[in-house]
Amino acid sequence: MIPRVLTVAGSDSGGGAGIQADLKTMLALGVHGMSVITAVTAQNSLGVQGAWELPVRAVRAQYRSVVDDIGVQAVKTGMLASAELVEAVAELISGTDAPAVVDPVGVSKHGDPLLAASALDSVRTKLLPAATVATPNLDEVAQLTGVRVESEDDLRRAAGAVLEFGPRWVLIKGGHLAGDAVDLLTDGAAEYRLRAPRHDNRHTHGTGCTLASAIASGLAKGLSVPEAVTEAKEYVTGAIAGGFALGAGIGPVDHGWRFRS
Ligand SMILES: Nc1ncnc2c1ncn2[C@@H]1O[C@H](COP(=O)(O)OP(=O)(O)O)[C@@H](O)[C@H]1O
Ligand SMILES: Cc1ncc(COP(=O)(O)O)c(N)n1
Repeated sequence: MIPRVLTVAGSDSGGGAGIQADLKTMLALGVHGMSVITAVTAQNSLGVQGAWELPVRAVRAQYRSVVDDIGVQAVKTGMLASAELVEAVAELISGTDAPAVVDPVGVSKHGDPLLAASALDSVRTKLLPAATVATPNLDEVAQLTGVRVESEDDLRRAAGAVLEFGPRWVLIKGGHLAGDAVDLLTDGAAEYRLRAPRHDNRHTHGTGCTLASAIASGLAKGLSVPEAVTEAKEYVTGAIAGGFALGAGIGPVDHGWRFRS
């Protein structure tokens, strides 16, 4: 049977990030994508013009509909907006027998908040402990742990600080540093540095969502965490290389790059 992957995230009306990026990634990687929508954003290449959360009961109902009938081989979480939603989703994924990739989305590429400041503590104490792999970017690492990463040498310290909250693995994304795009994956024992050439392309809307969904897709296919992250890094690097202009601001990565000749 085709592996089934569930994203629990916000909708990006512009189609580059959020639920839309997740489902496109899942299609490109050959799994069946399903969605629990936590919030609806009015969003485009220029920023986020509005955001509306769904009631906790609507999120729970979507989750139960999918998991109880169809079943999931992996779950990915993205924008969760509020402390109430973070806590409900943490409880739901903790009770599901499938690996969970937690992308602790804090702000959009334009600096618009996608998570209430009052939800940070619930991310630390409820959501991160439920993660098989957590995938913070450098801003999220700073917000969650206080560790500021200024060079590749700081990645290990940042990873250690996130692991203290209890995820099995952490992938610190060094995409916002200068030079090669280097990410560090560790469970506190094994350590992998994933390095890719930096593409000088401003059209990077959706990178984090795409990477986390690609990891979840690999896990659903039965890959180990290091294998799934290695394959996901290759997919997101190709998608960033193919990122294209759309609207007047930051365009999306190309989820379909492997389909183009
Ligand atoms: N310009 C770039 N060229 C190549 N890889 C990049 C570039 N920018 C980000 N990445 C990679 O994209 C992935 C997502 O990272 P990042 O953009 O930091 O996440 P987020 O979208 O959460 O801010 C990481 O693997 C990172 O190393
Ligand atoms: C609904 C939604 N979710 C997540 C992001 C973050 O996007 P990115 O993948 O660029 O970090 C976003 N801009 N909108």
